[in-house]
Amino acid sequence: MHVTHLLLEEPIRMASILEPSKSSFFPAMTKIVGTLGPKSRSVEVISGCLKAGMSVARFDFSWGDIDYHQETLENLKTAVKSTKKLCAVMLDTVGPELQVVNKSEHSISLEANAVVVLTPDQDQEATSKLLPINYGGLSKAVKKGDTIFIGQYLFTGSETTSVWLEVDEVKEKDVVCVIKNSATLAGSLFTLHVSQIHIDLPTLTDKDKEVISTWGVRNNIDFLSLSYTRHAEDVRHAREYLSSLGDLNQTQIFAKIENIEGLTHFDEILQEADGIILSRGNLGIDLPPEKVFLFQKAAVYKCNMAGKPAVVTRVVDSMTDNLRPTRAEATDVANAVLDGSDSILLGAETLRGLYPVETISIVGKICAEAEKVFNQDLYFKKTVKYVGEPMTHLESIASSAVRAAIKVKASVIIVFTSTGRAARLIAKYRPTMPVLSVVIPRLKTNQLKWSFTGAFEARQSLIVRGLFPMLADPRHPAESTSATNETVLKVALDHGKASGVIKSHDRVVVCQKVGDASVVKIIELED
Ligand SMILES: Nc1ncnc2c1ncn2[C@@H]1O[C@H](COP(=O)(O)OP(=O)(O)OP(=O)(O)O)[C@@H](O)[C@H]1O
Ligand SMILES: CC(=O)C(=O)O
Ligand SMILES: [K+]
Ligand SMILES: [Mg+2]
Repeated sequence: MHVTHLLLEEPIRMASILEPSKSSFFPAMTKIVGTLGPKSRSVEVISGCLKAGMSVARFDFSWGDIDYHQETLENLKTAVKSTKKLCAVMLDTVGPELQVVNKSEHSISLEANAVVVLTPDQDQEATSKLLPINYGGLSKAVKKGDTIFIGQYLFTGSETTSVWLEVDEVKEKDVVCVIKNSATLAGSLFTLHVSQIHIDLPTLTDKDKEVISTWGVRNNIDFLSLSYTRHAEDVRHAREYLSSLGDLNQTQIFAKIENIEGLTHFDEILQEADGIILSRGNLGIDLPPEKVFLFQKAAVYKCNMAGKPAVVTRVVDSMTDNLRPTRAEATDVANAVLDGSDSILLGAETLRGLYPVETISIVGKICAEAEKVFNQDLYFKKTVKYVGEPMTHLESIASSAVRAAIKVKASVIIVFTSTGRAARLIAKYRPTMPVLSVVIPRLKTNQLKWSFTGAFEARQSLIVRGLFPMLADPRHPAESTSATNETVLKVALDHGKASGVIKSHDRVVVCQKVGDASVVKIIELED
């Protein structure tokens, strides 16, 4: 049975803070996206990540080739089978990312006050005096006095492996810079960030298209994470491209907001995208530090009201090398949940960190604690008011289901869905209990062969706060007759019981179609 907790706004007894939290089947309602890489690609570690609560695996093509990521993905599939934990796949594009080209991968020492030249001539060797980069347009984009930041991929800004440069002079295609701090660039991938300039490169590059049309198609990717989305047009263009690739017309696009250009066009991007990734790594460098939290609150709120998932990145950088987050990081994770985020995306922590499984587990625990004091009541009222009247039928059913579930203290909401729309709408009202979304497969044809829909829809709910999908047996007819409804409901209830979220005598709210009418019903279980 669902326990009521005090809200943050109510007086909390200090002693209650120390009470240990009951463990539950679901580590948290907030989802965790883990970036898989060198330290997280064995079947064993991936299985640990899944058990700790990772429900989306991110494959970042900023580094590594198709074969490397395929090998990791095969291991993920093995781990999914053996742990029986579902996991969605996210392909992250390179986009207009500026990188230092260091073919020999030697470490490079840079001395404060010395001069270093950035050159687009990629045949040159990287040295402490000359750094080849992958972009020919830098000299046109910068001017004297501009700041350039270089760091190991997914830098924090405080490592001794990252460096600030100041542009001193532009010499034809080269950019001459003064080094502001001593640093040693060690590692295989260095990215470059120039504050607040326009990079004249397409958002979906030719390399990205190649990766999507091969690796993406082969693996039926659930999500495309569109790096450096700057305009709604970028999303439309990516959507057109995906649509030309058969089943990938079902892939959802998550626009990554990583710079001020993306922030400026946020509203129009949100309209086109299926979800948003608040890429705080890059954006945190583009924005003045005192503005970062404001962007987060405003962007997450807009996503919530649109009923589209908001994913927050770069939360526990220090766990890349440590078993415990800093207090600032721990508080930051909780605040992301209180702000309304759906998912937390881990980058360096799982990719090259020493403790990928522990990181997922700790982040999940922090999320779960924050969820308990999330002011659902206030959130619900704000959302209803924002949506206004008249509501669509489905939205009114969805919000009523959430309200009923809270009023009767239901342990779960079970929602039948084919397109996933009904499940997403319920999640939009942020119920305090898990939502089992029972995806009913539908038979479809492309005039060559028949197949079932449903797998994409089920996996795509793995990034939405509170949604836990299960795929119904395709042998059940998709028509919502009362007989099929009853059989499918029984399977869902058994699944809930087996996983421990539903117990005898619990109340359960069910949202389904009976004939043509959508209904919300409350059932009370016996044994
Ligand atoms: N196979 C099903 N059996 C019973 N109820 C269903 C089924 N599929 C969806 N529903 C219910 O129908 C309503 C619409 O849900 P949703 O939009 O997710 O599914 P849909 O059936 O694909 O949509 P549409 O009504 O546009 O065809 C919701 O109340 C949902 O719970
Ligand atoms: C994850 C990422 O790309 C960022 O935070 O910038
Ligand atoms: K990337
Ligand atoms: Mg980034």
